[in-house]
Amino acid sequence: MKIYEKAPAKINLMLDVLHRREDGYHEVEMIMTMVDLADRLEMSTLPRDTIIISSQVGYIPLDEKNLAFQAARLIKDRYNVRSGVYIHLDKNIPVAAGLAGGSSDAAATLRGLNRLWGLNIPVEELKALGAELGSDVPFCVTGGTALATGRGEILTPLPNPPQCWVVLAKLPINVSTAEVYGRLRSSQIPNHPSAGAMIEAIENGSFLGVCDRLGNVLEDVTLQMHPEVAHLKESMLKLGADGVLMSGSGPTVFGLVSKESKVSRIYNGLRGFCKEVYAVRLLTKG
Ligand SMILES: C[C@](O)(CO)[C@H](O)COP(=O)(O)OP(=O)(O)OC[C@H]1O[C@@H](n2ccc(N)nc2=O)[C@H](O)[C@@H]1O
Ligand SMILES: Nc1ncnc2c1ncn2[C@@H]1O[C@H](COP(=O)(O)OP(=O)(O)OP(=O)(O)O)[C@@H](O)[C@H]1O
Repeated sequence: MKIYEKAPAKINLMLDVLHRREDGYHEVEMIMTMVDLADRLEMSTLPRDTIIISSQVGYIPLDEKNLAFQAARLIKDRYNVRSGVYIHLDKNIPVAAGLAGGSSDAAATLRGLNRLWGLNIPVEELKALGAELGSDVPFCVTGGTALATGRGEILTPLPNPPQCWVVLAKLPINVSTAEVYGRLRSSQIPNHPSAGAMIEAIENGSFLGVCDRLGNVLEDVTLQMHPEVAHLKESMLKLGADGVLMSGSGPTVFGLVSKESKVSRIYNGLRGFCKEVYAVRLLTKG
């Protein structure tokens, strides 16, 4: 039997950092939502007690460093599953981009193996397992739109934001999430974006309200290291995006666009100097 799971990318509509914690993580307040740009996973049982990962791309690890591998090992260990699994990752989400590609693959693996092996693990338990793998994994288990607090693992579901186009652009630079958090001086953040105001805009179905309230305190850190990301943001705004923000720790920048007629102009304008550009829709739930 083969099981298929879709692993969508996330964007952060707002990301605030409150303070650095004793355990080295940062206390955050984030609003996350999914976009229709996804990896696809195919999973099947192997008779031998082994985990094998393959992918059509050559630039991700396929061993225990892969988050899908770690998710499979965690579920096998915790639920005493003797059989093995073969997982093929059809990667479409750019890697190390701030789009939680690896985290979403891990979450899809947890969901998929729960089905493949008939384990009946409740969703709250899947999220708790996800938290052992990474801060973004619990959100990726359920997807939708949510307020994430704690280190990102405490989730409060929110309604779908107003539907729109999302243009994503990633420059060919690598950003380490740990380094960005490490460079942040949480006591010196000049302007904290408001989760409450963003939630209000989402609940009122106000697209322009959402655009006005976009904010990410990690942006300044990444932009200081990579000024070309600021240039990318400016270009997206000049080309006509209604709201523009860096996702997560970057370097991907996304633009929210309400009018379909503007999307191709923005897409083509960005493609002039940036190879990785995607025009997708928000992935609404329900
Ligand atoms: C930037 C975001 O992607 C926004 O959604 C997340 O906050 C990071 O999520 P993630 O990549 O799943 O993060 P993890 O794999 O848990 O942690 C990577 C590293 O980021 C830092 N980290 C992460 C989350 C958090 N709340 N505080 C942190 O300081 C820690 O140094 C950690 O070692
Ligand atoms: N399944 C996977 N897909 C992509 N990268 C993976 C995977 N498993 C492990 N990695 C490794 O994880 C690192 C981060 O990749 P990923 O695409 O998850 O970053 P990200 O989008 O910035 O994540 P986040 O937004 O959660 O911080 C890469 O350097 C890659 O080598």
